[in-house]
Amino acid sequence: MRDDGPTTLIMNPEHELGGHASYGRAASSEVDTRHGVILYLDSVNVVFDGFKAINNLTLDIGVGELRCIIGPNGAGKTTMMDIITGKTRPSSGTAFFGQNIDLTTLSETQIANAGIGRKFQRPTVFEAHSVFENLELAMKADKRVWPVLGARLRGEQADRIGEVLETVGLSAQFQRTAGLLSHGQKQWLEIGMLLMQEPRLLLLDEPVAGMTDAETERTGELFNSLKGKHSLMVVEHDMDFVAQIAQQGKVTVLCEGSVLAEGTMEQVQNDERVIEVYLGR
Ligand SMILES: Nc1ncnc2c1ncn2[C@@H]1O[C@H](COP(=O)(O)OP(=O)(O)OP(=O)(O)O)[C@@H](O)[C@H]1O
Repeated sequence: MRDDGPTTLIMNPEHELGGHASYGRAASSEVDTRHGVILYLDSVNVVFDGFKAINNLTLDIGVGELRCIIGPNGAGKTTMMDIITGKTRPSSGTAFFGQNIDLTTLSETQIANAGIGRKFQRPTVFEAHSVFENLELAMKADKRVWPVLGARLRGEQADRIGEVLETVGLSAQFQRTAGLLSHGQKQWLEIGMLLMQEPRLLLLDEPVAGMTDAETERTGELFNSLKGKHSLMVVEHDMDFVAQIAQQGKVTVLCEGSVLAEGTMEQVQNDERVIEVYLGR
């Protein structure tokens, strides 16, 4: 199957997206968020061998929002991310990126190219390469980047790597071999690799699992700095971390494949149904 998706390179180095140089992003693939929503899931169902893993799930995420998703094991959190990234197809229902991109019709690569980045729980960096090289490789893997376009763009690319190193707090480690980084640093590097591709929406699955307390707190600061510039969906079981990043934003509680509750952290923590199925007394 062809994989050239909705993305068509346009030869215009001045083309801008979200205020940053976009390295030739295709106008035709741009997600339309004029209604202020980056992701719409509507009445989504996923059935595995007769078992309803996702049950009439309806959810939307605003542009620049950081949405935390919590819920018991088996609630359907990973399956929901699989639908958004095209790994799993819904049995029914719709999944839209902005108003115009129907995710259910695209391949995983096309969805990544459209601007959805996903971070799985375990870090997957190129261990034998330096931190800088990992970011460079992530940029080269991005089909939207022109492969060879002369010194000006290479300069822009180096600047972009510098910016991302700063954002993820790894500037001092840029020459370090990735395999020698701590677990938390590897996670930040992988987030940096996703950021190189300028995602509009980032999906993060249990990002602080296995981190030290200090690394967890630093990750919270990182996520707080990313909201607004990107939209983020964070699945996490660590409630202190969720409180740190949710602040006054929305937390969605999934249970048995549906939204059980949605509201601020305080609201969901005091919701009897959420206490019953997940948080406990
Ligand atoms: N490929 C599959 N085939 C059959 N059942 C599946 C498949 N993938 C997931 N499931 C089932 O769907 C339900 C939802 O699983 P999912 O992994 O999405 O939950 P989760 O909320 O991410 O759980 P956790 O917090 O443990 O990661 C579970 O009951 C799981 O066993």
